[in-house]
Amino acid sequence: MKILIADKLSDNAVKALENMGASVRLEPDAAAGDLPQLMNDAEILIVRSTKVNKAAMDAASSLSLIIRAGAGVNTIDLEYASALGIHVANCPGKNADAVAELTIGHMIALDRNIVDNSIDLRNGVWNKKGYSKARGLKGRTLGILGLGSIGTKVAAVAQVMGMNVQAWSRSLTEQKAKTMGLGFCPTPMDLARSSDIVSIHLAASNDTRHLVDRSFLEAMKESAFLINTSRGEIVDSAALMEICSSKSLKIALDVYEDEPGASEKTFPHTELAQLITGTHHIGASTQQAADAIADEVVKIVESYRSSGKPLHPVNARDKSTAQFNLVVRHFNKVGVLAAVLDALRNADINIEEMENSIFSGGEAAVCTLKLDDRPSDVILNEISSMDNIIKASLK
Ligand SMILES: NC(=O)C1=CN([C@@H]2O[C@H](COP(=O)(O)OP(=O)(O)OC[C@H]3O[C@@H](n4cnc5c(N)ncnc54)[C@H](O)[C@@H]3O)[C@@H](O)[C@H]2O)C=CC1
Ligand SMILES: O=C(O)C(=O)COP(=O)(O)O
Repeated sequence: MKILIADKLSDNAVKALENMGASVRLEPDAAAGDLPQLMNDAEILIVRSTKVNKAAMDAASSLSLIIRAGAGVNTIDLEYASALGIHVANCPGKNADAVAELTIGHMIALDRNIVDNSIDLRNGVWNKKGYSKARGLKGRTLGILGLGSIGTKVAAVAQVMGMNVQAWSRSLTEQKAKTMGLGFCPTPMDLARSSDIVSIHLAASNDTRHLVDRSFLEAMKESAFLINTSRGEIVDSAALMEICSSKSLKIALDVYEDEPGASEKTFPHTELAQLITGTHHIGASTQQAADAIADEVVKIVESYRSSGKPLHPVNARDKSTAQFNLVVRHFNKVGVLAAVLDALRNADINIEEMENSIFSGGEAAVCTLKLDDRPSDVILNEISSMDNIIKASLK
């Protein structure tokens, strides 16, 4: 098993993978453009934010699994991976505590002007009077966009801090929000209008790109806070910069549209940086999160090695469209299933999924095949009467 790790992963995870017998190549400083040269005969690629595009996959004929050592998979061309039959898996929820911690940190930093306080001190300025004007977070309304692993954790901490927490999330219902002690916003715009602080925790996709657009920003309360630790693409940063000239929003960002890769050294959006409190996409960068992610990566590789299916697949089809389940009970002999497949091929019936389980003792087995068309009684009889078949039936 050959593994390429094209980002920083903990030494313990590397050791655990090597102990499994894998040959591991470490390229912690690789950029997206380096991947085609590095792939060689790697079967598994492990990345953090390094982009995995068509060129990388085209250069890797042995590649069968890409593991995102993190949560967001918008950096991987999922459509192309699916078209080439390459599994993509991630580590859901494993860095959520770290991102929630940074989000709460940004919220407090905005409220108390911690960054400006500190800059003034470094410049020899003492301004106790000027900085003694925080509103405080207790009793304020926090609106969370996206109640996944991170959004849920941010909500829980904010509730403990005495904030009123409300949320919009695509599958959130009023009832579910009530059970969680949260206010329910039927639309993102409702949330924009009624929140003192908006915190974004959505996955990036075509649906969520620029979900926080000019009209959302215009709808936000005067002097509201906006915090984005999810993905830069969710906020229209051009609209954000414009709105800052007419409205006194306070903004904290960890992620940016077109942000530099981890190995790059220049931040191009300096104009935006003047208007915000910013961190360098470090939401997941705590030792606790790195350890939890590394453990999960090892589990994903183990699951893939032992069953051929990775834990946490993100590009498997949700549900097979095949409507016909053919159940074949048979004796556990060489060539039995090959004959069944031949019969189905001759009838022009496609098999979409197939699973064979052996009974204790190893004498008999049952194979379930999901088919895209109904086999006729003639074919069922033909299969049932084959050597070493006990019975074939449709379920
Ligand atoms: N700053 C950082 O270092 C980190 C950033 N992230 C970002 O935060 C995002 C959220 O992370 P988790 O909460 O762990 O993920 P999650 O998968 O638990 O939650 C994702 C949320 O996005 C929503 N969502 C997904 N697709 C959507 C769509 N098409 N339309 C509307 N809503 C949609 C889901 O309903 C859910 O509320 C990640 O996708 C990632 O981009 C995650 C970890 C670290
Ligand atoms: O897990 C995620 O989605 C992240 O954004 C974390 O990014 P990173 O692995 O720290 O480059």
